[in-house]
Amino acid sequence: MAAPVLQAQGAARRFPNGTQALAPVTLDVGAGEFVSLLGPSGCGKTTLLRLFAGLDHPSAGRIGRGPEAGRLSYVFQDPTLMPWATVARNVRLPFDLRRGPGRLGAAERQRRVDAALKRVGLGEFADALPHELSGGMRMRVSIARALVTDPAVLLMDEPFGALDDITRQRLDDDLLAVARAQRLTVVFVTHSIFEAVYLSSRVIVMSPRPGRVTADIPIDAPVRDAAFRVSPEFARFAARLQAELAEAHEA
Ligand SMILES: Nc1ncnc2c1ncn2[C@@H]1O[C@H](COP(=O)(O)OP(=O)(O)OP(=O)(O)O)[C@@H](O)[C@H]1O
Repeated sequence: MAAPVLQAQGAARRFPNGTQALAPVTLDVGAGEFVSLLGPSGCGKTTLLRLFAGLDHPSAGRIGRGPEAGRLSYVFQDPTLMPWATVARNVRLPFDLRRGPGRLGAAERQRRVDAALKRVGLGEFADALPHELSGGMRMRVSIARALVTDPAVLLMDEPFGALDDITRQRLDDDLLAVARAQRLTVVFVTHSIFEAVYLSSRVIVMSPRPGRVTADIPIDAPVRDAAFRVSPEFARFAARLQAELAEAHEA
């Protein structure tokens, strides 16, 4: 088997105030997987994602990253856009922050911004300001900003939690299409059993804080579409995750 893209080897996190957010977690994420971290509020999902991203460091154990993880983008829970800047300018931000050799020319940057906006369905909104957009559109801008640097790995922290179901489902579909087209490796944090089943090739169930991995469940379903959402197969996966979550809660 190919080396994992991301690896947690007994990685734990205790914060300086004494909070043990994450118990030792051991987990490999392979290339092209769509892995969801599912667990109750406060169980350390964000903490684990930040460890994978290198935004934080484990207090015990280690985090491993394959070469693909050199091209990694992180999508936060809130879109975190600059309110005074146009959509295009917000999406261009990663380029503006990147100085020195290897910096792309202006024309190439523009081409990539346009392509990223088109990919998330916002080709017509390059000149709009964030306050002129709906919540779902703002989240699309945030995703375009993550895609503009052509990542191999996308880490997403409950990106659609604040959206209504219809918008959320549409974004789920668009995310799956992008992930497939660009062969992304995705780690996705969610509270939602249904979202986890719909999106994932594998779901990691976590216990309440301090978070541990209590189940690792492959979602073997080749087609993800509206029919899948209402299929008996979908219901079976959801029931399985529900039972695992309940068990993790009691353990
Ligand atoms: N910097 C910090 N210092 C101290 N405690 C922290 C810090 N960051 C997070 N925590 C605590 O660690 C625990 C895990 O937090 P984390 O954000 O990883 O949970 P989560 O599973 O992502 O929760 P949610 O689903 O609600 O976003 C929580 O109890 C939180 O209060």
